[in-house]
Amino acid sequence: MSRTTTEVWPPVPTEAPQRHPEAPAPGADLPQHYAYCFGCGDGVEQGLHIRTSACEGVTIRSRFTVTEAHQGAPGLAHGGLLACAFDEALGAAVGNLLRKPAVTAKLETEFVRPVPVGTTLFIDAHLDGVAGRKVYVSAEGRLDAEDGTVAVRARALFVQVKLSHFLENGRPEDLAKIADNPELLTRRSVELNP
Ligand SMILES: CCCCCCCC/C=C\CCCCCCCC(=O)SCCNC(=O)CCNC(=O)[C@H](O)C(C)(C)COP(=O)(O)OP(=O)(O)OC[C@H]1O[C@@H](n2cnc3c(N)ncnc32)[C@H](O)[C@@H]1OP(=O)(O)O
Repeated sequence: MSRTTTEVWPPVPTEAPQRHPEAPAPGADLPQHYAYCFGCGDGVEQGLHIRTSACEGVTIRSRFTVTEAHQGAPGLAHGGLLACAFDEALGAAVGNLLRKPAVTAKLETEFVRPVPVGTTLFIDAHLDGVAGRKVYVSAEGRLDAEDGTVAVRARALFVQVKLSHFLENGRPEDLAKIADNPELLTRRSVELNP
């Protein structure tokens, strides 16, 4: 059986993604987009606490440290949580580099190596192409170093949406909390992953 990465990607003709003029500068740490996001929020105790910084061009780098709360098999990361980490990293690339709201429409993951508890995954996410509202993006996660062994690959289709997508579909009480405390959406990361 062939691996997904051998298929043509992006699957439709695309234009080259253009880094937004106000995208964070290369090297800048990116803000957590929402304090209660399971992927990046510091308001979720057992969340993934992913930290991300901008790179050159249309790439970002995220770091995710696997804790005991993230196990599937004993001592190993749960695949679904690894997929979550990649959803977060891919979404951060789209949101921060294009500066337009977008949601995941499709997410593929390829688990190449087991990821033990205590590992830090270095995830590089790259915008691959844009076709109208559709944004194609892919990522690789390496074990414990920028040039470590590739353990997970992922690729996704994000679809750009209007802000009304969140206002019309979000739970009113959560939207009310943000109205009361807008900082919930833009808290800056102040420390690296534990
Ligand atoms: C001023 C702002 C600045 C912003 C800066 C912010 C920085 C923030 C940084 C970082 C944040 C990001 C971090 C977050 C990470 C986590 C992200 C998530 O987990 S998102 C939650 C999970 N995903 C959902 O809940 C979506 C649920 N699905 C939907 O709502 C709809 O299906 C949606 C919006 C995806 C599409 O619906 P439609 O009605 O708008 O549009 P239609 O026409 O259906 O699709 C548009 C195109 O996409 C294709 N498409 C849609 N789904 C597809 C699929 N599964 N496979 C293939 N193609 C698909 C369609 O065929 C169509 O293509 P054709 O334009 O006709 O060529």
